[in-house]
Amino acid sequence: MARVGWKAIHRWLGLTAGALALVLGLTGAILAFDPVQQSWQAPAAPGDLSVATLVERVAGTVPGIEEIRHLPSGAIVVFSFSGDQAQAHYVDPADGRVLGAWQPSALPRWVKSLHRSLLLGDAGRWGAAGIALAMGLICISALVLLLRRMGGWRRLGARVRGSLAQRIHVVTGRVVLAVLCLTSLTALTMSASTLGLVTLDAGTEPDVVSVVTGQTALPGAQLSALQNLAVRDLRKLNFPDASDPEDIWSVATLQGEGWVDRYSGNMLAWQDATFAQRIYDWALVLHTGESAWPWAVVLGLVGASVLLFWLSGVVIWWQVRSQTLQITGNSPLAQADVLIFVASEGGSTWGFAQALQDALIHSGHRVHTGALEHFQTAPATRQVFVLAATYGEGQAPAHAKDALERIAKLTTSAVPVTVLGFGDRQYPAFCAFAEALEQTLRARGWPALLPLECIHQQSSQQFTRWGQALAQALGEPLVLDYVPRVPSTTALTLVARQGYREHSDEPTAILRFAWPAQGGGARLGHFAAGDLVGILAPGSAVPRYYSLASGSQDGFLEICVRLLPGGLCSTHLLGLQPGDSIAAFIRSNPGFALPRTRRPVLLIGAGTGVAPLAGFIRRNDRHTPMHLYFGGRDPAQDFYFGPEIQRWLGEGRLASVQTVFSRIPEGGGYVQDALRRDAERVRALLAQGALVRVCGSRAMAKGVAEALDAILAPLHLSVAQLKAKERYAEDVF
Ligand SMILES: Cc1cc2nc3c(=O)[nH]c(=O)nc-3n(C[C@H](O)[C@H](O)[C@H](O)COP(=O)(O)O)c2cc1C
Repeated sequence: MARVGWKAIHRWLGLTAGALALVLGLTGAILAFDPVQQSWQAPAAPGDLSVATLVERVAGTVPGIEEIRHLPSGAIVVFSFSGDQAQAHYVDPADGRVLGAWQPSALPRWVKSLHRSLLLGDAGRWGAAGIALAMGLICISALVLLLRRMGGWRRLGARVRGSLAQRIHVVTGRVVLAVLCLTSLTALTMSASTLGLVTLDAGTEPDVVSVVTGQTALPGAQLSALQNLAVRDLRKLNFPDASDPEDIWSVATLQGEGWVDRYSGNMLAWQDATFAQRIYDWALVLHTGESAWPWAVVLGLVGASVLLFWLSGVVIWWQVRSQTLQITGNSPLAQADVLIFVASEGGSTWGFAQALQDALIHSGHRVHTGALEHFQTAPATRQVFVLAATYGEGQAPAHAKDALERIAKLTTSAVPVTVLGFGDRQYPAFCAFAEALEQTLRARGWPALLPLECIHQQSSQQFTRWGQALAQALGEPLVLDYVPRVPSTTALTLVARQGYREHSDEPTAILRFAWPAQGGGARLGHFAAGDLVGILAPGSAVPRYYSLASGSQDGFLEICVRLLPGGLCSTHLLGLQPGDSIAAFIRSNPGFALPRTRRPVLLIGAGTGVAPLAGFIRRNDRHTPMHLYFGGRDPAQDFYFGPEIQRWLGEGRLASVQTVFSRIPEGGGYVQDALRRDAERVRALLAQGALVRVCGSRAMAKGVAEALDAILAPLHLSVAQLKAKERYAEDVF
């Protein structure tokens, strides 16, 4: 199974059989109306009522009764003959009163036929059974993939990340997967009987007749066999034919079938329900919800959810497909001097591999790129690169899950293998799979051209810097040109600009852009403080990302930009004057967003990193206790949002602020120093369940994590644990 892959099973069965399962799901949802409607139409009989009493009551109100049926909904239906006219009526079990005509279903027959046999008769029944089997496999593979994606049973309830389609697919899956599995299983059970693979009854009926003794036949109410039988167990009761003296009463119950003498009232014969019949009965109830309308409602909703599954599944498949580049310029593995192996779930790492391959080919190499599970070297191989993304709780992408084990078993060669990790620092196990690869390769004695480097959030800048180190190590003029796929952009106009340190070598500004008019706002979509705005400088295809200090609710888009010497985008942004515009798009940053909370919030930021934190405070209309630690260099130069912070304190949006400035005497040092000084207070906040958001440089985030680890130690907690509980998130640059 590992070779074929659960993912491939899920994907291909989902796309093909899933489309047909959609028909069964939707017709199933329609059929679920029946039990609901039936339960409205007639009252359920009290379970402890004896069948004899029921017979007595209905015999008084309905002439010519042939059969009494106790429906799964609990209602009683009486079949009778009036003249030569067959009739069926609901009756009230309390007094035998006729309530109205009975109809087996209010729905057109073809809906049931479509559900059971796709309108194709016997062949269709096999088809429907095949779809149920495929659905079962889809459900099992879904469970395996869900566990893999979430990182095990314990994390099954954790927040789902990924694109909107992925979130819909996974969240709906978590809710309805168990019911869908059950529905497929019960469908298969029922198909086994309809297709004749299993027989339900005991075979032949006993050949029994009433023994004519000259006595008059007993009325049903006096038959001891019926007096001892409760309606709760009854399925149906057939009356003897008045014109045939030898005819008998026959009764079907949940436990079996019996035949009763019409003169003595004795049970002439009894057959227990077979095991297969009992299983079938359970399957029927669970599959149709016939005897419990609330369950029918659940089944109906789950049936309809198949549509959501299938559509989101198709979108995910399409997204991955369009992201997974067909590698161009690939040489055969045996002839290539450079091999690139890729481990990717979402497909973006293949784009980086293509950029590396293009640069190496440009530099005169023959390059082969393939999936990591095919890792190997050939006599011609001179360099190997492994580009690996991390998923779940630090795991490999699905296709490469056995790759590590495989690599550990290979014979080591002298060819250098360099690992480049792709991950996201918001996950506790940042680039853990790439680290595991690096460790295994080094432990096995493979040399490396460069030490492990981990790319955060698919940063093309970081990739380019790694390319420069690679060029140096190879001694070749290599230029990595990774162009990410960029969504369509919207023009945003600058409306206000507040400059800081204008005459230093690192001028900074808070830039406020107007909410775009005429539909641009809709195209930009909803965003919140902490999300990212991608900005394309004129002439560049590579966006730069800035954390947003405002949300769409604020009606403007605000960022804080520091000049990066030689930086194309920051130079462009700092040169803007009110009225100028930029090309921008939004990239959500769900791991960093602040959920609505009543818990205290600890906001820690340094330099321009205060921007998203300012956005959180600005929106804090509910006065959640937010405590800000801000670190700058000099209050006269870089206390960004200083006046606003004072105002927010006054308005109660901010509960407290501690500032430190590293470049003035008695300034207090760095934020981590302030945290250490306030250890008692910070520990108390964390003990109360505070959420933590850290934004600033990588070095600052590291220093803060170390300080907090020491503060948390007496609580037997760590930053890693808070990250795993989604209480701690970093936005670093
Ligand atoms: C569901 C999910 C789980 C992830 N888990 C991790 C993780 O545990 N550690 C990590 O560093 N990155 C994690 N990431 C981030 C990805 O590794 C990162 O976005 C990578 O660049 C994706 O590359 P790909 O598109 O080639 O799969 C996760 C991403 C998603 C969508």
